[in-house]
Amino acid sequence: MLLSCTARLLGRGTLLRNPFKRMSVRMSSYSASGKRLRVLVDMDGVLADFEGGFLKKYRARYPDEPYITLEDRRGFWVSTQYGRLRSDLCEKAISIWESKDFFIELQPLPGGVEAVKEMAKMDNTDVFICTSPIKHYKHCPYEKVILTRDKTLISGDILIDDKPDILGVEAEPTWEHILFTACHNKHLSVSPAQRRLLSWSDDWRAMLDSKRQ
Ligand SMILES: O=c1ccn([C@@H]2O[C@H](COP(=O)(O)O)[C@@H](O)[C@H]2O)c(=O)[nH]1
Ligand SMILES: [Mg+2]
Repeated sequence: MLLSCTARLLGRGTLLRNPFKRMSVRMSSYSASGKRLRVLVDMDGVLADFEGGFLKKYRARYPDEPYITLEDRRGFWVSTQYGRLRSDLCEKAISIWESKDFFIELQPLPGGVEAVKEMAKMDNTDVFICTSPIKHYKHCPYEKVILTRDKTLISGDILIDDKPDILGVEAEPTWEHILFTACHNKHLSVSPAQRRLLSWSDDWRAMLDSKRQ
């Protein structure tokens, strides 16, 4: 499911040739000097249009039920906001992303695939897609996709993610969280220290450069 989504995002042919693995091996062999930048890129809401894909399928499956427009989305958890609208809608929302083909059919967010491909070609840069699984999933993730319920445990320099609060057992993660703007977080006022990436048209290259030694 997530594997297939990644295949779709990066191009199935490319993924099957294992580009990240080859790239890491090749780059680390010549980069004895200088620190490498490790970029972790979230999938849902950053590379894949989770919110748009959800709404489309929810409305198709439950045409007579109320729904929340993307404009009115608030809070990271879709299921929570639907549950507040009417308690039984929480389960109906969950049924959408637990359905077969939900993830494989998500559309890429504009510019995301191109940005990741460009990052992956940059000198001294390692890029990983870092995503949390839903609780019910069957398919194994691809080796170089980091699938974790706790992103604080993963070491990196930057984590580009749409979730405003990324908490876990590690109180001081190694990465700086760059908040990727999404319908559910764009109204949030975040601390002045927190940097935002407004979209993949925003200057992500400068953000990466700011973390290089
Ligand atoms: O209401 C919701 C909204 C999303 N999810 C799932 O959470 C993860 C989010 O993963 P990230 O790596 O933080 O993007 C994703 O698998 C969604 O399907 C949810 O469970 N409930
Ligand atoms: Mg996300």
